[in-house]
Amino acid sequence: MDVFRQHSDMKAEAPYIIDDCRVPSEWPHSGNVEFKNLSIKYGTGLDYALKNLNVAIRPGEKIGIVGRTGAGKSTLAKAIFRLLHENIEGSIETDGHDTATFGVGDFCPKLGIIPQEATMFSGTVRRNLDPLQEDIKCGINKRLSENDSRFSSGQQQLFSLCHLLMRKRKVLVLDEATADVDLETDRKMQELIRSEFSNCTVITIAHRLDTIMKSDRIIVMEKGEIAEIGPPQELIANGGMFAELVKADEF
Ligand SMILES: Nc1ncnc2c1ncn2[C@@H]1O[C@H](COP(=O)(O)OP(=O)(O)OP(=O)(O)O)[C@@H](O)[C@H]1O
Repeated sequence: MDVFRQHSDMKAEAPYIIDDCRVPSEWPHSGNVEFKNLSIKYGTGLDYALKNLNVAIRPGEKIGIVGRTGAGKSTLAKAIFRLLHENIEGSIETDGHDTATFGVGDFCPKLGIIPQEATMFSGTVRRNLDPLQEDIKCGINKRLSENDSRFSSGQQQLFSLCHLLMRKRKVLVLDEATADVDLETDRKMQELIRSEFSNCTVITIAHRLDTIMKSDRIIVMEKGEIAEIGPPQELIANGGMFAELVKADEF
């Protein structure tokens, strides 16, 4: 069972496959991601976790997302993969297709993610690098036991990066993907991501500002809304929230 089917079997999941709306084989071809009037609640009667987001991310753009705890950063990542699909208004269009029209089992494997908590499957290292059995020639068959305690969470995040490197996707979401590695490893991972995914759209949710300082644009989230958006140096020069975050981080 792959990771997307595991999610789709959870209660009230989005359809896994929609027979009359299958994902085109070359999708996504450019990596344009557009949030249009996107608002999300976790339940009827709750406050909006995201409020009326409107932003077009260009093909190949590197976007850093920052904000205080509860600002809506992870909700945005979940929305891209439609792990939330109820109480949603507006849409997310990737290369011209509203992803809500596709089954999650169809479109999620076409995007790449390093989640906050990377998962190791039982079996082999090879299975962890190629869970969808796309016949990647990694040549590693070392056996792992369930939740293998020999791998730290940082090492599991490195596995996720290797997995992405071996099956490149046009759109990647890194949700605090380097949170559990040291600063030096984080820098190396960011360099690798910039060089290996230079033609891919990369949306990075960061808990360290250092991780996203070389992004093309930064989105600062606050209470579910976009408070600021622009190149990092421009935001610093403007002296707003991002500048305050950088100052507090003692850059
Ligand atoms: N499962 C949930 N049920 C109800 N509300 C939730 C749930 N998950 C998040 N929220 C709420 O949605 C809002 C946005 O949360 P989200 O986790 O997206 O923020 P975040 O910026 O990623 O925070 P953090 O940096 O702490 O991970 C918050 O008000 C949060 O309390």
